[in-house]
Amino acid sequence: MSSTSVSRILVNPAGLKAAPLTPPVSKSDAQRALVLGHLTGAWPLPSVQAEPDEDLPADVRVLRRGVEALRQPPGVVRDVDCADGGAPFRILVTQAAVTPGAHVRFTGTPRLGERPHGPLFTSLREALGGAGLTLTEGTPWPVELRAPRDTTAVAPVFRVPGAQSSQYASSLLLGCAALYLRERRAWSVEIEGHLTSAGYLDLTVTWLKRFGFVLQESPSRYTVSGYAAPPSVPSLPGDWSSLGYLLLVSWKAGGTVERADTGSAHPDDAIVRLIEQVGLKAVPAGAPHTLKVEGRLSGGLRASGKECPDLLPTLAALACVLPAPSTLTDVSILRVKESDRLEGIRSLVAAYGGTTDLQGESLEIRPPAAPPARFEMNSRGDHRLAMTAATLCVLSGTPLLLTGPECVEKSFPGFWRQLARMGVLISGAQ
Ligand SMILES: O=C(O)C1=C[C@@H](OP(=O)(O)O)[C@@H](O)[C@H](O)C1
Ligand SMILES: C=C(OP(=O)(O)O)C(=O)O
Repeated sequence: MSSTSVSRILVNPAGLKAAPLTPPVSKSDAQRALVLGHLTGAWPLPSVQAEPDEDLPADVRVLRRGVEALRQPPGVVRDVDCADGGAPFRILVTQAAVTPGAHVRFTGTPRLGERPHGPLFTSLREALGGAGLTLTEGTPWPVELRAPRDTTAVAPVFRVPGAQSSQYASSLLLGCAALYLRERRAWSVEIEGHLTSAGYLDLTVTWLKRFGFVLQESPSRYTVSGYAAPPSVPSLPGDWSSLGYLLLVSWKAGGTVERADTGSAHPDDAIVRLIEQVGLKAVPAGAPHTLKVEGRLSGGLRASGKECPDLLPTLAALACVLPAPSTLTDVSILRVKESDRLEGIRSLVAAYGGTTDLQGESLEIRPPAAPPARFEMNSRGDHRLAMTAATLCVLSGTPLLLTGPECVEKSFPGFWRQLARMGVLISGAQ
């Protein structure tokens, strides 16, 4: 199907067959690698160039375009459209702030504009304002930034709260790498309070080390203090967030999933451990990095939004077909993603005939006694809600009428093609 021309589709899982499924490159890994490639002279980054164009997540393109803009000679105003990319926008803001003399005007979707960014802006102003950084916000766009030419006179530390998003700290730490290379002085990020989605900051640290940076780490302070070019530029893994959907649907169809590198350090590889709670096990399927999922569903599951926020919608789909209730905890972070995903999950469960009970940070999901004949869902422009609804459709064998399927482009442009490979029929609907 043409993902841009159809805004409503019917997803029919009646003809499932076993097939090898493949996720796209991990957008979180690719974004970090692109920035570090830019800083260390590996540009264009071979591992991103090697990805098939039609499979490259939109957020990776956004980040790459942003870096290209920052690589232009100073003097021009650089316009950077971040579309719906939270991590790309937040990462690029700091990179702009540490690009000497850069003048950048950021724009994005209305939804990206209303997501929280204030703590990152405050941190940048506090650290670099004394050197001449200015950062102004429109309503909400454009966000306009003028970077200082010389930062050597300011204290080399960014301070940022850990609640709300780990992307602030990741972005600042990538900024520390840029500043270290320019000034050859150690730069730190200090995190105030508990850090949410901590695995993503760990992923940033892992990528810094892969690119040859030396770090000192304590739970609340990360310092970039050295650099030595590595022998080779690392390659990019498949995306564990996307593997979450593929492992579940491949279990249903009896197929396999490729590009599943359990050593990749992405927080969403937690899916392998989490499905074991409900009787499923991902096992090697012969070829390298290829898995199949075996087992029978039993019980209910429990997962936390502090550890793997992007898996919670996927797990909510699984919860709908389990024989017992499940509980998602630390769920309020879901409200500040590409849509209010907490409400999105509740609507999906209700559309499928199940019920939810939200108590503070805890969401209980109770599956329906019997599945409906078919169910309807609006993606709300959120890639994870679209793919979650499709996962539930396949897991339950229940046809889905989905409004807004094209948003999968953000992280997994080939998602509908992968489902078609395993016999799922996807057709335009009125
Ligand atoms: O750093 C990253 O690449 C990401 C961090 C997480 O966000 P938060 O830290 O805002 O939870 C995650 O939800 C997002 O999809 C990607
Ligand atoms: C939250 C996500 O991404 P971002 O914050 O980068 O927009 C996501 O992909 O689920």
